[in-house]
Amino acid sequence: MLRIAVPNKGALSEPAAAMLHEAGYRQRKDRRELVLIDTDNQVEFFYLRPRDIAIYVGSGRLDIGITGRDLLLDSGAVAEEIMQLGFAASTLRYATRPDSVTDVSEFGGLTVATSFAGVVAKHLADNGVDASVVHLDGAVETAIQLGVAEVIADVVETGTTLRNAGLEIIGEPILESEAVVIRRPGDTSQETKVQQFLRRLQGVLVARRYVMMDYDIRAELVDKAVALTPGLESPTVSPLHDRGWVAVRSMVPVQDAQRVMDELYDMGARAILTTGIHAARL
Ligand SMILES: Nc1ncnc2c1ncn2[C@@H]1O[C@H](COP(=O)(O)OP(=O)(O)OP(=O)(O)O)[C@@H](O)[C@H]1O
Ligand SMILES: O=P(O)(O)OC[C@H]1O[C@H](OP(=O)(O)OP(=O)(O)O)[C@H](O)[C@@H]1O
Ligand SMILES: [Mg+2]
Repeated sequence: MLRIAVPNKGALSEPAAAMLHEAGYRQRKDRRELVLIDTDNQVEFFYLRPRDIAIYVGSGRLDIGITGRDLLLDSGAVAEEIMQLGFAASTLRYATRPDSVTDVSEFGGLTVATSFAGVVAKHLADNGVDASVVHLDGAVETAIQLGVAEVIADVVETGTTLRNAGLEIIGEPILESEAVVIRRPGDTSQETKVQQFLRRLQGVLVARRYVMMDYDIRAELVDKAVALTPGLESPTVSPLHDRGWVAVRSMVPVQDAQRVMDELYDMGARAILTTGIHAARL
């Protein structure tokens, strides 16, 4: 049985469960369920606080986990990223009131409030800045208004929360985060099962990012057309009954599909169809 940690709340929880569901795993129906056994797939899911996941995986109690890169780094746990999942993308950034400090180098003697005290303390030290760090659990933006700190370091996605709090981003991102799968370095105890799990998630990413495109084109134009739709490895080209024409089948990134269809049409391709991919193993 593969033991997997899954976020039980917050920004990671729903997209993680959706991805696991798409990968063919059973998921809990009730948010209060703490553990779920998927016997068909020989997997046991533990629904844990996103912040605690790296601790469980790092200590070897669970085989792998889904968490945020920022949470993994902040935990100090001995675990490593083995796959990027693309969702919960955000940056950890410093922010303060307008007309205040404008760069990390000016933070000396100030207090920085954050939920990522480990990462921030290291970042300040790496920059040779002697500032205090105060740890808060959330709603960090309010710390400045209430006089707990002069600067905050918080997760930014759209920047709306900061703007609403009347704060401005300063300096470069402290780190860029997204949801990741983590594992204990050197742990090969469940290698086959872990690789199978990762292939399933990879399949979900492919199914979400690509469509299958089919079209017919005159044989003399096939090289030019295939340059537009190179696929992941090599497109399939089959002869048509009507000689002089071929059928091409290729994977195309979802966001390029409409443009590629227009360009193929202009080139003379016809019967251009795109279909969704439900699942994939590459
Ligand atoms: N608005 C957001 N957009 C994208 N990613 C986000 C956003 N807020 C948080 N995250 C990411 O989601 C992960 C978990 O953060 P989240 O705030 O959901 O957890 P938490 O603070 O531990 O839980 P909670 O806020 O429910 O107490 C982190 O990796 C973080 O970078
Ligand atoms: O840039 P934005 O799109 O506005 O998103 C960023 C906000 O989202 C998260 O808050 P969350 O809802 O997790 O609340 P928390 O501060 O209590 O963790 C994060 O802590 C920011 O406050
Ligand atoms: Mg939060």
